[in-house]
Amino acid sequence: MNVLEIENLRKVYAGGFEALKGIDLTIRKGEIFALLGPNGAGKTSLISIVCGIVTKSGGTVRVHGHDIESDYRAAREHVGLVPQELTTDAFETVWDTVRFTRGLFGKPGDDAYLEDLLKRLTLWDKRKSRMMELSGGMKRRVMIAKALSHEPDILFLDEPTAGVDVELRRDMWELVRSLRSGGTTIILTTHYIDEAEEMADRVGVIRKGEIVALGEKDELMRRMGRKTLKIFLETPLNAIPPSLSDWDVHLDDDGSTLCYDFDGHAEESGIPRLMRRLDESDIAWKDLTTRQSSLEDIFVTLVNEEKQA
Ligand SMILES: Nc1ncnc2c1ncn2[C@@H]1O[C@H](COP(=O)(O)OP(=O)(O)OP(=O)(O)O)[C@@H](O)[C@H]1O
Repeated sequence: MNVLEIENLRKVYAGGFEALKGIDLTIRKGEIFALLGPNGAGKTSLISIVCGIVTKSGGTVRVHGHDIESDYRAAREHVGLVPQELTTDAFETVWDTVRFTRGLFGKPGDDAYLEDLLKRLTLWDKRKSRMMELSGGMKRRVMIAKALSHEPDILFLDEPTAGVDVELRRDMWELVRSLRSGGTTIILTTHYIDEAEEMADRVGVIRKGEIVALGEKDELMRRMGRKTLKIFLETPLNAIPPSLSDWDVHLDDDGSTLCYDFDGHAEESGIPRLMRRLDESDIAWKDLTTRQSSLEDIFVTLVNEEKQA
């Protein structure tokens, strides 16, 4: 089941800048979807439109079938947003902050729900603390509590771990997973590849306002990835011999490893011919490995294509 359907979404900011150029995207119930892209790619614009903070210039967006413009209230009820910046009142308590936010959505008070929410986010003990007394990690959790205060089933996290230390990142990842096991669909934006690799079921790569890659994370890595064959040589080489000039090879580890990058899906990898040529050239080797390229390699390739475009 799709909880979010985006068709041909466009955004042109005042001044004429085209931030989104016809985005098509559907999000399935219960998945963790990572929208990955470099700075300025359009990630925040996209989620801000879905959450009703920025108006679109064209296309349609439906949340659980409700159009975000003609059926705004129904659509908005389903989504919670954790923005990039922390926005809370320093003097207010955790409890009041979260309770007040729920009220903003016109929801009747439900202290039992909020108690459960704060317990899930391990904030219950801090409910009487004022925001300024909390650590950075706790403040972030309060932002999540605010976003979930009106009981949405879709949670948007805009760069959830930007500028956060390693331990806190791990905590955040774990928290997001636990929210998902509780039934919440999660859409997060990130420019950290490892974050997408670690968390996402599906990944969309956005570049200059366009989705340039989309798919199951594992499938995307298989489909787009290249492979590298590493051949560990008996004797290091100073340079690539002319006899190997037909292959895309380079030397690593001070000449002791010969690396061959190839398309893992091509009909012919070129490996058997390369191995024969090594034999004919009297280049002895002791071991070899192949490595599937990571999401990082794919991302770097896509971003480099952008620079060349
Ligand atoms: N209010 C605005 N007016 C004009 N241009 C804007 C406005 N908001 C964003 N932009 C531009 O739209 C583009 C996309 O911005 P957006 O914030 O959506 O990117 P992003 O992928 O979220 O980047 P980041 O990771 O840096 O937050 C950028 O070039 C940005 O400068």
